[in-house]
Amino acid sequence: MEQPTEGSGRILLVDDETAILRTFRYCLEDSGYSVATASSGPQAEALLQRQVFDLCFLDLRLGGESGLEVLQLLRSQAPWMRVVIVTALSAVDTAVDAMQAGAADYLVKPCSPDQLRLAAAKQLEVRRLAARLEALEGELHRPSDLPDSNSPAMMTVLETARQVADTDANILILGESGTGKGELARSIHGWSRRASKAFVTINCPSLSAELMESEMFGHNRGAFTGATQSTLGRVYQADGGTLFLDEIGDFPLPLQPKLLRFIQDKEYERVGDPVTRRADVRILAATNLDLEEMTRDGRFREDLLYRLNVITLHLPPLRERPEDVLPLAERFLLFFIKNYGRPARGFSEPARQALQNYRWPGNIRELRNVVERASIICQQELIGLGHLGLGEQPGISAPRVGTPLTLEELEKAHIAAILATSDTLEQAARTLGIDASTLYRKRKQYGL
Ligand SMILES: Nc1ncnc2c1ncn2[C@@H]1O[C@H](COP(=O)(O)OP(=O)(O)OP(=O)(O)O)[C@@H](O)[C@H]1O
Repeated sequence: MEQPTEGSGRILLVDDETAILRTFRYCLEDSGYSVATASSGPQAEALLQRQVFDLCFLDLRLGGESGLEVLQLLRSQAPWMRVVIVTALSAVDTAVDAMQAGAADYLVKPCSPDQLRLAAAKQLEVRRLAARLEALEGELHRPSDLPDSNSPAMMTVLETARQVADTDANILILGESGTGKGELARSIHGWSRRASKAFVTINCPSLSAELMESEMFGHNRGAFTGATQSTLGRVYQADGGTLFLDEIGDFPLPLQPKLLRFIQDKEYERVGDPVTRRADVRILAATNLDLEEMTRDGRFREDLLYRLNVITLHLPPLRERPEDVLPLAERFLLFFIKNYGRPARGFSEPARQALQNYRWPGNIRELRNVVERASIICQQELIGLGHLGLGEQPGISAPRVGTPLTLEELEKAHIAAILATSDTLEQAARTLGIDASTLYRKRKQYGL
């Protein structure tokens, strides 16, 4: 098993015997870990509100306190923290109860320094792997890395992106919905020297100002109604890596000063906690909205915009990079063949023509969905025009008003029809009489 780097773990010791606290502390500090001690549940709670720990060694016999209750408290305050129960041989049964209540392991007293160090190394490794797993989860289900493009407009963007990837400059990625802004942000992270650290995304339209603040910066238990557990926040998770603010145009206005300060000084506070923390985070942001216009209308802070757009990359819509349509379609097809094991192996000539001539208002996302659907329904080697469903007149197959349908089904069909006949998402939003971010949400909700 790979050992965690010495000194990389923050450990909390909870025991009412000072001699044990002292011995454990010396032994663990000697191995390079940073250690804090508490002799009661309330002391442990106070420490947890000020510091982040990866691992806790907890003695279940804490004077008059119930060790299991202290365990519950630790679990709710710091759910990410591994807890190892320290117990006498005569009380191993209670340690087993504690493991059922969420403890990760137990250690029988008296134990040797090597046993203590081994228990710490094992749990810290699990904690490190959990963080790594979270970062890798974002990598799953993706066809593969960004391909080189054959479109001159796109080649220029990719070249600039590669050049600036290894600086710490903040980058603003602009482009219509589905043009691959999120993919490009991931690639920039992958090309940078932060690649081995986390790439963390925050989806701005999905959260209210209050939730966004705690999601981004973390909060302490009890910081607001319903905050039953502490969270570390995305900024903490992204430390050393990259934070991608998707749909930054929807970032809540009241929270923009806090984001601005974080970008300028790399400092922030968790909600309900006055301690100022630091995080070394590179910011990438993306939007399909016109931020300059929004600053003129007072809907976006100008000073924040100038911090975010140190470098601006404009991703062209797919209809302006026709050279890429067929290569992308073929890549997607290969990916879905592997995933679904269906018979289709290529596109018929009419299907290729149709792919090439379509305007792709939903850009690469729409192309991916069309190829996915076609690869599933096609029962032969070549995908035909009919499998793509691009030529359909939405009005013909769309459900009619007055037939027994839910409002949701009608709304979905109507939005799909308008999207299919609009050049851009913004145009579709105008036709539907809703703003682009609402359409963005609805499109994701209905899987359009
Ligand atoms: N170059 C590419 N190669 C393969 N797949 C891509 C590429 N670019 C984008 N995609 C795929 O297209 C879809 C849309 O990409 P992405 O989410 O990055 O777009 P976006 O511009 O961020 O969209 P939105 O503004 O709606 O969030 C995703 O499924 C993504 O995997």
